[in-house]
Amino acid sequence: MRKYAIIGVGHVGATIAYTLVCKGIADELILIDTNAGKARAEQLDLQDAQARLDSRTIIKINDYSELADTDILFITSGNIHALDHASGNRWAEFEYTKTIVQEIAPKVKASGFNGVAIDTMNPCDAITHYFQRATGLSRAQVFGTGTFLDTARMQKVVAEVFDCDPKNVSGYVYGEHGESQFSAWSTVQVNGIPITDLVTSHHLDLDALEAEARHGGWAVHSGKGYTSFAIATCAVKLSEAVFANARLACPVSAYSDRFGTYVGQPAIIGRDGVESVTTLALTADEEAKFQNSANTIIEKFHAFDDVLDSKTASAQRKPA
Ligand SMILES: NC(=O)c1ccc[n+]([C@@H]2O[C@H](COP(=O)([O-])OP(=O)(O)OC[C@H]3O[C@@H](n4cnc5c(N)ncnc54)[C@H](O)[C@@H]3O)[C@@H](O)[C@H]2O)c1
Repeated sequence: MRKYAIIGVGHVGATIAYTLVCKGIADELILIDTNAGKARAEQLDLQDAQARLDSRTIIKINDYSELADTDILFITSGNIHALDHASGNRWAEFEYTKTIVQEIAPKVKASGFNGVAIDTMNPCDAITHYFQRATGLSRAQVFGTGTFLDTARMQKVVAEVFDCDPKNVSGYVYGEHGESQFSAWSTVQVNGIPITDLVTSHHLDLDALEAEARHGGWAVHSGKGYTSFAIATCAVKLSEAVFANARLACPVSAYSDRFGTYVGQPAIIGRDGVESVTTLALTADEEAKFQNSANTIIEKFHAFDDVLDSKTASAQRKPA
């Protein structure tokens, strides 16, 4: 039995729910939202689809006790309107999302949940870290979508230049799911060829491509007021990697012993969540950007002192 739960069925959570049901990969799905009417409406809408699908998903709502034997939990609550005038600053939502973690983490803990939790809530790296600490779940069990989505955006903009499928572009965006992220071009290949070997022949402006990938979320947000399809696809793919024990190599927001924070980096995703993080040989410039991005997360996180107890705060002020 494959049992999923989603806390927060707004644009992202509802799209994840729809994707799970249409793909027929959830035998049971629990939808939780403080807006009970919204949770009920999404339940009804998804139930109405069942007669036309080849699979069956049992859908329940607003019962934290159901998390006790849930395999995968998506954390997708939030207040997307907080980003309406945020000019690229995902930290503008932290004021709301940290409070949500304070509300939901004790309930998740009390439920006995012991599966894998995948966070999309922004600011993604800080919220993933905060949720992991607040629930006491292991760092392997809790990870964020992080730069998995930013990497997909990088693959898209590069693929457009080369007129190929984005899946023909490999490599990683590292760092914060936010403005300090960067495309690690030394890891990127197009049709198996290092992109750095193609700069001259194809007149590539790597800085411009990186900026376009970084701005991708805001390009969508400015048009429809939220983003949903790509993030839901990323989140569901990660959950499938867990169920299949795929040991999928992909960038997620995973805990870094080196930096003392969750941060976007390549990892291996399997049955228990993050099996390991992968250390690639980056250039000196990329290493500096990675350090800078991790520092950015830590510094901004610490600006909200109320989310840290004093012991954790002092330990975290000295990143390894
Ligand atoms: N990491 C990424 O790449 C990425 C991409 C898109 C969105 N996001 C983030 O995902 C989150 C969700 O985005 P959205 O567009 O669906 O937001 P939304 O505002 O449409 O929906 C949020 C939902 O959470 C519910 N909610 C609020 N507090 C809750 C609580 N305490 N318990 C349960 N439910 C609660 C709300 O009622 C609402 O239905 C946001 O933080 C957003 O910034 C991240």
